Amino acid sequence: MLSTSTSVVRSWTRASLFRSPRSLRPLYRSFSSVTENDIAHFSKILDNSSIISTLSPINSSAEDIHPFNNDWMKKYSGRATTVLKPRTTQQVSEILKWCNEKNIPVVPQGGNTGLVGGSIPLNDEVVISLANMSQVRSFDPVSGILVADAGCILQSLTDYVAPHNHIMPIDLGAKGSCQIGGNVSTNAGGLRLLRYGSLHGSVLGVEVVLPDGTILDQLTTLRKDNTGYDLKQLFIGAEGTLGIVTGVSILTPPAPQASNNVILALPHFDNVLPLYQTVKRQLSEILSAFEFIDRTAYDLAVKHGQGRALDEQDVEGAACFVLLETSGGRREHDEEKLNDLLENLLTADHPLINTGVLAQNPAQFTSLWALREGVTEAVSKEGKAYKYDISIPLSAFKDVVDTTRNHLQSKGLLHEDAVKHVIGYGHVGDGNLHLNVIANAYTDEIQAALEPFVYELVSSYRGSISAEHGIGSMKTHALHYSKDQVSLALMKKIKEMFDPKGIMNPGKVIE
Ligand SMILES: O=C(O)CC[C@@H](O)C(=O)O
Ligand SMILES: [Zn+2]
Repeated sequence: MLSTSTSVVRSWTRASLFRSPRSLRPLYRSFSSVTENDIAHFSKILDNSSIISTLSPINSSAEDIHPFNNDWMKKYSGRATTVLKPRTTQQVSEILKWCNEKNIPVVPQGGNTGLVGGSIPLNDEVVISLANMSQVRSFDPVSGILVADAGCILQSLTDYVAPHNHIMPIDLGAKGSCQIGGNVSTNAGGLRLLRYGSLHGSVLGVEVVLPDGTILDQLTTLRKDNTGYDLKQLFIGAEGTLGIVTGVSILTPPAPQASNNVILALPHFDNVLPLYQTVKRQLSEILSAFEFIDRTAYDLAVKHGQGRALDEQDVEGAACFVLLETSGGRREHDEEKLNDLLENLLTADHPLINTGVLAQNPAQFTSLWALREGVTEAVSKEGKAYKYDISIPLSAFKDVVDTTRNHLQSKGLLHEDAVKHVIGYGHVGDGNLHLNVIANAYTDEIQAALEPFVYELVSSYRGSISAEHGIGSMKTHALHYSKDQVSLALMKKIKEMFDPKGIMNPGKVIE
């Protein structure tokens, strides 16, 4: 057993963890930084190719560690010296056991595609990357139940189940990099939620390593299991603050036999809601997505090469667009319904839409989706994004975007050198708006103008400050806008019970 006397014990005051002044509480935890002694121990658990560390004897370069300390938006950055990439659940268990004993905080990391800083260290925590755990454990083509390691990339799982005529119940723009364990840990929403519901419904089981190294095996493949507390639900959306999800059992739906999509151009935002009602009524069971992008979001997607631009006459006079998708069992049936809908919409006395562009082939289908899915990438090419991922009543979508824009204008911040655009897009069918404020640079002035302003606005609608992206380090200080004191106190008790030393992803989700 190695002596702990060489551990560098450092106090992490709350001030070092949280940027918000409200968090400056006298509480603190003592955490240890990783030392060469710890590396020597990790070398007994993992082969050296699974350890990246700037410490001796590994001596990785700053370049090697950089991708684990930074997010893709270049908004969050950490100072981790060490990244561990276990291959088995047992190895995760041994690592956590050691870290817990030595008070070394850890940050679980999947594909690092998050938007709220949840997978980036705040200080020099050890990063535990799940990337080397990427095996499918089993798939039952009859039930459609897939059991996979947490580090499996979402797209590779989609490809795995496709020949069996199944699809994953979740689809995200980040599917090429995000991992199923990260999807589950952040309770990611995405583009299929309208049809298949949230991961709280489709995840059947999880395998989790608890902070002290105990392996919690809840990896069942049962559709029905009504045996008391449903513990797995606690880890769905816990963002690695209660343990590390190492395996996931998930129900994959049968692949639709026919999918179609269409982009509708609307003259006013006010038409979106009546349109949604009409579409639901006419398409009923075959409606699988109803996504919204405002005009500026569309223009940015086109400007930055996401999908193919619509023809000029289809865009003229459009205030916003709706992308709707159908998925069903018989192509002729679905196409007939969709064509009837379009005809009714275009020939109505007071048409809700200007035009509709229907994909005619798979390439066009993909291109229409790219216009919507590509907004996030377009935004990141356009500037630095302040992202608010909120649930509010559908009727308030436009109001929230306009009010935020007007507020920034009144602060003198709406110009090319500060905030360039305020845009809204998102999942109308789920009541989830993505309010993105695109600036030239991240500045304290813009930050102060936006927060708590946006959170208060959301709260005034009794909305949620995080519909699907999670809390991460971005919104810990704002959790009270969406959770009452009783709920917060219970969450803290749960955290304390699972992770009494607070080593699991400190500074994320709850303070
Ligand atoms: O970048 C965003 O704000 C949203 C990302 C994602 O949730 C989406 O719906 O495209
Ligand atoms: Zn989204």
